[in-house]
Amino acid sequence: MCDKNHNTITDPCEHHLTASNQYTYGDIEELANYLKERVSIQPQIGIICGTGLGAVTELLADPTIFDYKDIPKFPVSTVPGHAGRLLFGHIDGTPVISMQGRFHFFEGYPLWMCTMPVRLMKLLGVTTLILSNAAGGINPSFNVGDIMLIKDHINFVGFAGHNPLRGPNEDKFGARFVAVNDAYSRELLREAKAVAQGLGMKGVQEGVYACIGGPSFETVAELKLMHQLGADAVGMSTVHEVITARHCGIKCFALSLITNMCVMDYESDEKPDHLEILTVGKERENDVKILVKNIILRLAKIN
Ligand SMILES: O=P(O)(O)O[C@@H]1C[C@H](O)[C@@H](CO)O1
Ligand SMILES: Nc1nc2[nH]cnc2c(=O)[nH]1
Repeated sequence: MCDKNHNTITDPCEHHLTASNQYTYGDIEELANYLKERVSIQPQIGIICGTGLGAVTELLADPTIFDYKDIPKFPVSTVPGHAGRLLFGHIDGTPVISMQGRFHFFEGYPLWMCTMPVRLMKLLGVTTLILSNAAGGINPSFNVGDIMLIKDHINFVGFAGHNPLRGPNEDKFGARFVAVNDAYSRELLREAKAVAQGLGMKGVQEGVYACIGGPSFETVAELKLMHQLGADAVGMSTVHEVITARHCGIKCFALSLITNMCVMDYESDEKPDHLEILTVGKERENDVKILVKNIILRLAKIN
């Protein structure tokens, strides 16, 4: 920790620099202009694809694709199952931007860096964000392969003092304090449920997503605690993106693919495993794709 007694804004030290957001509004505006000069699509909907769920990007007709490594000041994806590409295109006529790969706290990125693309989406015109993730099932009535529509979250990373909005507030994006009791749009959740029902999709659940920092998975005691607190599934992402989106007024809908059931029994020899998580993602990505496509179709009809 920094023990220097100083003004962190006018005289920042290395420690405080990583604690506070280093992307100014102007930096993100520059980034937005860089992309606008290269692609004419003005996206209304943003999509962030979770681990192994990048196939949703196949929905984009004739996409313009940027590798993260080629975009100035953009972080790069380091997790298998996250391709590291930004795509612009249309899904049934709706202009969309999609991240095929997100940034996680456990990769070493500060949360303000993990969530910078959400602010970029805002400046590009996005009003609705659709997020997906791979998660472990805590609710004993869930099964591997279920899709959980997220109605709320428990932010364990936030409980530990890490928040993407920490540091001086960027007023041009939103107010200092942000309400998150309605973080997941009730309207979008209702529409998503109606879509899933209309498609006759099996194994669609609704629940509370708990976010930990990772990369270690959970102990049995931690999982029992989360269960008692009302968590239905646990993962390592999404929540900080949603907080950043709500701060700048973007509506959010999120879903978890239950890629494994959490091991809540000391006698069990099972363990969560990233490769298995990727396999379940592959098996169910088509259903996630169909669900997302139909939600976007429905939104286009009602908006
Ligand atoms: O990006 P998501 O939240 O889908 O990634 C989850 C959490 C870990 O990164 C990884 C564990 O396998 O999947
Ligand atoms: N934290 C966490 N993240 C996951 N992502 C996919 N499965 C899991 C899990 O069991 N725990």
